[in-house]
Amino acid sequence: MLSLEAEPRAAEALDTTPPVIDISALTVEFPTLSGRSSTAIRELDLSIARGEIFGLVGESGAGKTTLARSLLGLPPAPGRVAAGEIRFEGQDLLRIGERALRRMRGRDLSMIVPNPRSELNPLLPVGEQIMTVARVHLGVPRREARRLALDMLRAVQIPDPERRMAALPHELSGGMAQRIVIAIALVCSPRFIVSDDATSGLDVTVQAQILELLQRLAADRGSAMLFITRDIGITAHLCDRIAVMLNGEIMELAAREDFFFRPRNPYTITLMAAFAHNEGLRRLWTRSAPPLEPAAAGRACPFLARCPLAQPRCAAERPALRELAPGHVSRCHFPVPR
Ligand SMILES: Nc1ncnc2c1ncn2[C@@H]1O[C@H](COP(=O)(O)OP(=O)(O)OP(=O)(O)O)[C@@H](O)[C@H]1O
Repeated sequence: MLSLEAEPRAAEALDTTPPVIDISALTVEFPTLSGRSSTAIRELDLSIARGEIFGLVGESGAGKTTLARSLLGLPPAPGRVAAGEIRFEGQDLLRIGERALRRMRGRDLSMIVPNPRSELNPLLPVGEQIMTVARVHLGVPRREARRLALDMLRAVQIPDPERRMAALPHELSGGMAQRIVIAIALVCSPRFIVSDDATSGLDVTVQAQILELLQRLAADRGSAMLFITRDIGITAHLCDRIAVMLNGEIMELAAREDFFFRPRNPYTITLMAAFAHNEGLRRLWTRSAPPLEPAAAGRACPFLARCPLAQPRCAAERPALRELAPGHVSRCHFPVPR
């Protein structure tokens, strides 16, 4: 059930300085055997302010992971950024070169992924793994790296951190291992964090603890966060603004209250109905959308095949994102009345 229990963070609490991350017209493509490329992210615009947690919701295949990885300059192979800009504090990450980007990853930009087991080195104590990141990226001596690692273990609420420094990943529960992954991602206090489905697979209580932790850490450090998830319910608790994405395109984007109380796009509404009321609908939602024929995909609305309100115009003309109220945009020819 959706709820907006968490206290909304006051708009004025968000910084009004230029965005930390500013993505414009980003297009990411994958080559196909036919020789034509398929578009996983299409002309996407998005900016995130300092201290803001931005939620990006999308079903399987929407392009979430492709976007997350592209933002760190690592689109999944053989994908490639075909067009657009990704500005981090004004610098275009797509044009600064691999060496500069490598220095920034882990230090200024960081990513939290699910499946901690596959992220962590199974043979190295977790404390060493956090320390290595601090030493490599911050250039601090071993003693300072150890202090930072211990501070980080305390911040992610690992009990008995001194002893846990020496633990190997398999000696920790899934929730603990995920906290270690977060500790690694945050030890250098990055100014931009991408969390890609970071809590999926954890049980609900652990998930809630980790979300609370992420929220607190982002607030304490003033980081901007892109929180990517399939679960729209999570964003209601955590995020300042939310966008819903389909087939590599943003369908609707709004501040949290507008998004949940005044959604205007039929896709967003279908998605909320599915999560709120009905297990059958929910299953339908978590299924991938049937792909459109390439010819139709170029000109039709991405939600055409499933939209209960579709009209002939939706097949003939791809809707553009339109601003319906300040800060509230939707991609639909026939926005649902407020
Ligand atoms: N390595 C790849 N090669 C070819 N196509 C890919 C590759 N990775 C992703 N794609 C395509 O890009 C599109 C977006 O996929 P992506 O994995 O980013 O979606 P997602 O929203 O993260 O899905 P999920 O929630 O299932 O992880 C899909 O159409 C997918 O088929």
